[in-house]
Amino acid sequence: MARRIGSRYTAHQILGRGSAGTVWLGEGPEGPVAIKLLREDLSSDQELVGRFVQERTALLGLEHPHVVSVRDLVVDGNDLALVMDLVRGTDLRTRLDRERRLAPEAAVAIAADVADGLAAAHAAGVVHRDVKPENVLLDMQGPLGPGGSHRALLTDFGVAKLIDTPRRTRASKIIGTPDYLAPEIVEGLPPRAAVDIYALATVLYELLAGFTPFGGGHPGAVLRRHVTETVVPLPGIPDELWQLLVQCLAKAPASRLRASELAARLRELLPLLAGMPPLDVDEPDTDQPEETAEELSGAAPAAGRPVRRGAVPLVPGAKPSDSNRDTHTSMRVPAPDELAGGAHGTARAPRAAGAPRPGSARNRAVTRRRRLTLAVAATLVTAAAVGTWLATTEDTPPPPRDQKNSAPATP
Ligand SMILES: Nc1ncnc2c1ncn2[C@@H]1O[C@H](COP(=O)(O)OP(=O)(O)OP(=O)(O)O)[C@@H](O)[C@H]1O
Repeated sequence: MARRIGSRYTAHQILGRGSAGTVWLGEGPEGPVAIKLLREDLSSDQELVGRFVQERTALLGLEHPHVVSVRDLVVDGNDLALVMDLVRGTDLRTRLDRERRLAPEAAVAIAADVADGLAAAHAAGVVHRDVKPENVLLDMQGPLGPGGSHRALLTDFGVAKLIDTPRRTRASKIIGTPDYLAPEIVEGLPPRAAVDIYALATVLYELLAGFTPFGGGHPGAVLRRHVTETVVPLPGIPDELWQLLVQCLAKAPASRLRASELAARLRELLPLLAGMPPLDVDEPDTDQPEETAEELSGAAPAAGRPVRRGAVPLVPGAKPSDSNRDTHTSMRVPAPDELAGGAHGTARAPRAAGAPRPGSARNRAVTRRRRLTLAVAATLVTAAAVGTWLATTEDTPPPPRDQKNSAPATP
């Protein structure tokens, strides 16, 4: 059923749902558009309203073939809507869920497109801060690129920030998606362009492997791995590509490539990767029951339900039917001692397909130590996630310790 959005747009048909609203195929004065409509029951949520406005602001004047442009922001009664370029296709998460992992040529072509989009955003002074497969759209109506890949466009600048925003203090809260968070964010440093490079390298690793390098288990454990662990090589990956990934997953932001350089280096690799099949990598041993959020919170995971590991809902009380894919989190920056994971890594080590699983019998002392660390992280994360769902407080001094988890969010 058609629905008017403001005086200029009509929404015709639902394209998809996110945790904060619905994206419609619509029509405007200049032709077809995508209209992202904030859920009515959330229109009084200042944080989410702020995200919509932020997305419009961040993208003002940014036109690029690899960025989804925002055309308009409509406020009409209870309706708040972002009008965007329509991308006829799907998002990268959906493709990855379907194919599990991509051929290196297609993965690298997609990553190069996103790097180009990031280069434009960074040149405009904007850091995206939430690069992940959900926020990459694939244009399936345009011509095919290398490896049969569709043009990729970066979207959802809802938590983007101006790079040069003055900051008086270190960040006291984290916003983003645990699997893709750069170590400097976990350590409380202000997000610069290099955080997007780290996130994009994580996405590329995921496209190649089928899983992220530091994901798995409770969000607190994921954050700690970003800071303390090194990425484990993927069997069969060409060395040139691996070196590029390692450089962009460097713990030190200054060691990572800039977006334009990354795009160029990725494109240089395409001929080398032409025709190469997806890597033959088995999902690493995920037998880490002591690390799951469900166990730490005492709740059993629903049988058969695929859980995006490390995910917590963005919108308090969001039902799975709203979106089972929301993966943002917001929590207090852990203190350095809370991040110390000990000498025993928990990063999931990929194995060549068919290789025997590493010994799953664990040293009990190590397990006990990890349980303790994770219990601390779980307490912090649960308390923080309940109190603050969408907060960035780079510009405000951290509140006293006993108020941190209930501090109002600052846009
Ligand atoms: N510009 C667009 N053109 C076409 N489809 C779009 C566009 N933007 C979003 N979509 C589709 O709408 C769906 C919902 O998008 P939305 O950005 O609201 O949610 P999300 O990013 O999946 O989740 P969240 O908002 O919780 O992070 C996505 O599956 C996406 O494929």
